[in-house]
Amino acid sequence: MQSSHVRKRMSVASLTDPQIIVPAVGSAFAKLDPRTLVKNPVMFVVEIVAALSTVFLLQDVLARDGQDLGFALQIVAWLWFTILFANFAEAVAEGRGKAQASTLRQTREETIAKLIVDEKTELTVPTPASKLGLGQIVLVEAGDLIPSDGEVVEGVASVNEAAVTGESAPVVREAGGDRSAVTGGTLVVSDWLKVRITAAPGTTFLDRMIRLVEAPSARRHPTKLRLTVLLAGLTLIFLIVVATIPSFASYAGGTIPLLVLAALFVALIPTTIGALLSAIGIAGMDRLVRFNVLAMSGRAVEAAGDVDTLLLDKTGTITLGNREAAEFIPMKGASEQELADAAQIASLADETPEGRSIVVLAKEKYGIRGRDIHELGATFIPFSAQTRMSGVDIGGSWIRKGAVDAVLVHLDASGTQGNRKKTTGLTEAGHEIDAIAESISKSGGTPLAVAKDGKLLGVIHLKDIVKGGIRERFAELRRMGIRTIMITGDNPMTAAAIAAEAGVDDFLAQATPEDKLKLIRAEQAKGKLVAMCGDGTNDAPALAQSDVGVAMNTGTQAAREAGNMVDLDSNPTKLIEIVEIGKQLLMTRGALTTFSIANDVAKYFAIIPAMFIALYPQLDALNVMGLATPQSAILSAIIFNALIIIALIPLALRGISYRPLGAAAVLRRNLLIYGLGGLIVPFIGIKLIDVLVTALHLA
Ligand SMILES: Nc1ncnc2c1ncn2[C@@H]1O[C@H](COP(=O)(O)OP(=O)(O)OP(=O)(O)O)[C@@H](O)[C@H]1O
Ligand SMILES: [K+]
Ligand SMILES: [Mg+2]
Repeated sequence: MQSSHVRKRMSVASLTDPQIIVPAVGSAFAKLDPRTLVKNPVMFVVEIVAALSTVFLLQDVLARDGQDLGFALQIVAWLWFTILFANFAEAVAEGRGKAQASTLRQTREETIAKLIVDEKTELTVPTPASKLGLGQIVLVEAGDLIPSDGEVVEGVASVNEAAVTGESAPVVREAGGDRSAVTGGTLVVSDWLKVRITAAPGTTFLDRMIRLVEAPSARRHPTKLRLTVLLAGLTLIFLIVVATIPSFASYAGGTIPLLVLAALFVALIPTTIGALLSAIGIAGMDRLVRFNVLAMSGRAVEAAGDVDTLLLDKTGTITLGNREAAEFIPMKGASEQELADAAQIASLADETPEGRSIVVLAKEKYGIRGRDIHELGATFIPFSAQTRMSGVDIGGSWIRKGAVDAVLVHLDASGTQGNRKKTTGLTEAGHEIDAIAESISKSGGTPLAVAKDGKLLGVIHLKDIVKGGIRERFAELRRMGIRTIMITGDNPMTAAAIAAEAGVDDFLAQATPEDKLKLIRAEQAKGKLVAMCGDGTNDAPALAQSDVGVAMNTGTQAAREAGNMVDLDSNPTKLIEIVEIGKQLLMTRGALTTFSIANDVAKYFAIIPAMFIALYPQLDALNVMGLATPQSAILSAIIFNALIIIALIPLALRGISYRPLGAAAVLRRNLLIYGLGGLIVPFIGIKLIDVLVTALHLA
């Protein structure tokens, strides 16, 4: 049952689904509220025109001078229909999200959490999830729903995250490292976790997800300035064009009713694209949701369509991320047992996956028992991405493990064996450890040097596996013109080996979080749009800085909050689909803009001659369409103008299928299909409506 809503995600919003259509009709009326409509300048202008026309009509009705108001009534009605159809398009686009939100809401039932009130005795008190405060620690056991978002502080458990991701295969969640974030509403299926609450009630991931799918238009950022300026400019130009018409008319000795001018104006401004713009954007975000990617803003989806550079972190993004200790390789003069023992003591309180795996390997292979860190009276030095080391101090004695160069520098600083920086160059021990590290790195493994009290003991070999099928996917990104760069805190040799295996274009090794940020800024300064995929807390600043920041759902809370997209499947190569959806959005918008403007040009030539025939009989030569009367010409044009919005809703929602053509080829193709189509379709459409309107004696 839990994954059912996700299957529903696969269905496409359709104009034949009454569950979407019926409520959409209602909200089309609700969206007439000028406070909402003002966000859409073109339609807002139409609303002003419609409102003024309604006032004129009412005045005429009150004057009761016996004139036939049937024509005026129809014009005013179609003006309002134009706005309603635009609102309807947006409401249909939002429709499926609304249905999804209500299913998600059912998932978010109130859970009773086991709040830990005493750390020592682990005494728990049943507490409603909505009463949990930031920083409180809860116990979650097999069969329990995780009450809120949080960070695992202790324990390892398998968690079914189907409620959020739709994937029912359980995933591992554990303290430390980059898989420590848990999501409220997901289910612990085995073992237990202690979770520190990181989200205030009402601000959890599920809450945000509900708000996101429910009201995407509220979150839609203004579309590209270029497009807004174009639409506003055209509206202004036609306002001037229409405003000058009365003077032409009076010059020829006639008058043109205000209502006709109003209809003409609305027929000429780019109402088609104005009406569908929002629906196109929402449909793009919605398409991402169907790919299990949550976009926090429409701007991010747009940017995705133009991405030039993709940065990925290595561990957990390109590789599986559960780097495990595979081997202890001692230096000359140290025993394997001695190395394993030191490595284990240094890792007893290391809650990262690497640290835990070292303790396990020492126990399994060398029979070294885990000791209690408290019994040893030791001070633990936790791992950080800056120091790239961790370790322990016991009395006057110390042990460090970490990136080889970091440990050597530490040894140098303590005036002992490493001596990489000493004028004499590398010592014998330095050479030996470099050789071991090199052989591990060349295989794509991560070497961790271990040193105790100023002496190098050896190297721990950490193994990590490149995610399957990633190579072909990066090749596809290259074909799309996107450069991939792997950035990692790991050493250059390991980085080179993994980069070659994964098939990325470039890599940056030994990168601190600041380096990642710098690289993004440098690319952006060159005018490039940068996407970044990451999962770690140390990726958070980079995720926030990038134009498209895709956080892996398996990642830390910090990463998930910093990015503007979250990939629920934690698959970095999904960027291909994200980019495709972005490009599709840009192309659909471009095509419908072309169509809309070409349409308006055609309407101009269709209506103007018909309108002026009475005043300038010589214009008859231009009246190629042979529309019945000036009145039927204007009525047909305004009806066509409204109906074309409805006719194009399916295309706006479905989008134009993306093909990896060059930008110039795409432009040529769009101009041909949508430009030419936009010129021809109104001639046929208006003529047909004119025939119908005349036959029915409507004008
Ligand atoms: N628990 C640990 N104790 C000591 N050293 C560690 C530990 N974990 C990682 N290291 C070392 O620190 C380096 C940097 O780690 P960091 O997490 O910044 O980058 P990474 O995980 O290698 O790469 P990425 O940025 O792709 O995740 C690692 O390459 C490794 O050499
Ligand atoms: K129009
Ligand atoms: Mg990392």
